[in-house]
Amino acid sequence: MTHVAGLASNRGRNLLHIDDRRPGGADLAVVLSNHADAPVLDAAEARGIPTEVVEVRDGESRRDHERRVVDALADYDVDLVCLDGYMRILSDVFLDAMPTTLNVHPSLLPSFPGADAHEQVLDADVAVTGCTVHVVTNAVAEDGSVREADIDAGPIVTQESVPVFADDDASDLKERVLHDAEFQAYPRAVRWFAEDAVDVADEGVTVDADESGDLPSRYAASADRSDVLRYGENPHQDAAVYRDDTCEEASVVHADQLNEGAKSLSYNNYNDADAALNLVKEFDDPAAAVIKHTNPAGAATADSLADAYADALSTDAKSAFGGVVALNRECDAATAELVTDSFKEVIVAPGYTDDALDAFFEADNLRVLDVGELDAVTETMTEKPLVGGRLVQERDLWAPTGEDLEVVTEREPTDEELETMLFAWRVLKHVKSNGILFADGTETVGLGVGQVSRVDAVELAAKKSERDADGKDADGAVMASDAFFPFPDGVEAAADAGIDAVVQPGGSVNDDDVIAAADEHDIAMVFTGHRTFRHD
Ligand SMILES: NCC(=O)N[C@@H]1O[C@H](COP(=O)([O-])[O-])[C@@H](O)[C@H]1O
Repeated sequence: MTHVAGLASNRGRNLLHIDDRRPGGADLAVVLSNHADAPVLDAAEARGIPTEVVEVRDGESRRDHERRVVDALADYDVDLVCLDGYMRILSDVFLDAMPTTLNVHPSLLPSFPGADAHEQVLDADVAVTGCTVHVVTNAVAEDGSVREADIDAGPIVTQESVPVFADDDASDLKERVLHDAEFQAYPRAVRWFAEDAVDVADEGVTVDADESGDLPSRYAASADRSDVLRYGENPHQDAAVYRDDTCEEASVVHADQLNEGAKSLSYNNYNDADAALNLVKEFDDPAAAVIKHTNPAGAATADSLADAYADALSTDAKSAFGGVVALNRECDAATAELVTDSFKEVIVAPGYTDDALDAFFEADNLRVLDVGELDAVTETMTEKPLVGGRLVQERDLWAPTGEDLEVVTEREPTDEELETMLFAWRVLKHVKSNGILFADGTETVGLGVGQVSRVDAVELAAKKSERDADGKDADGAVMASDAFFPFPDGVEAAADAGIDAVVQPGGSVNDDDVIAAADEHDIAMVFTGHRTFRHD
């Protein structure tokens, strides 16, 4: 356990934050101030943290004062000293007697050392500032005079940046730097010391496990607001869309909205259009998807884009009402005519013929997005913000080829069924779990999305195939499941619906029973060995 002595002249909010976070298990052994009325003392006492006050006496030299500070701390078990707005330049007397002493300075050193850092930042008109946690080194000459060049000049442990906005004043900067930079950097530095991950030498500070890469030990993100949205998921929520201009992949965030007079995209439009575009990027053949609430109402590939759209729509035209359409080819007039036949909110495609645009511009409230060429997928990571942090993972870019499919039943799938399985899996990747998809040829027949029970998802897909699909049904179709069947009931329900073949990851302790159920119904089943959950 690392025990910290915190020294502050005023509020000591970083020290209190470190006490809240206990980085690496570190705790505050004592808080010391050079001012008897410093608010940090009351705050520390209220938390049961011992306090000490060592005010500077009239005429007292810097080194004599420090000797008394060292004495006041002598009875505490201290491994690390953290300064927080401790407005005293320290000399060798303090620093040689104490363990490593850290300071947090409100600028990106070596720029803007000393007092009034925020004013210096504003005077210099820089666009980024931040904080620096550094090791404190002696800035006092033998004769007691301060060596200005040595103030805030010790080895840097870590830094954190924040933007400077045009209308900022010094107090805006102080608050932003404190909350967004210091509250991140200071606990990090203390944690590194608590975990014995830091090596402090004259040449500088080295930190173990301070790694770069796809999952770096420090996560930094930057984005520019590209639009303030009318509202968020619901009208009482404010919202904006931020743009990552380093992204090279076709995206709805960077898309051109071609009918400029039309309403701009809403939060939900962006979310659904992103889901729709990601789905059609799966396919080389002409592909169409209709998305509602980020789930496909239907998807298909075909020899022509118009056929693909018609096949996607006929899966569940009722649910597709007011949906978002994505295409993976330049949209032609035949496809545009079909799309404008029923109300859709957004169409996303890598370009449009003039005739197609003429048709779309006449449609009420349809937003037309041109995402440009659908080149390679370059964004390999994806993330989900959580309250208090974020989850980061590799994007699910895996899809099976024929060789990945392991036949586990007595009946082998036909070539047509195998082709359907490969199609179905690529659509299923974009379905919320528990996800079940019925497909025939290269078109969806029915989907069971976002169910908390897998067998319910099967029953929903069966019901949708029977009730909502137009000109197709589950009879003789293929079922794809995004995770293994824990029990045979899902396969039983699929057999009742008329399913002839199943693709699923496999891997359940009950696989033998599930395979036996498939054999009993002469269903051909294959395992992919991979799962394709999508939970949000
Ligand atoms: N050179 C050290 C320095 O400038 N530290 C700054 O003082 C603040 C605490 O002061 P406060 O307790 O008065 O808010 C800290 O947040 C840090 O930015």
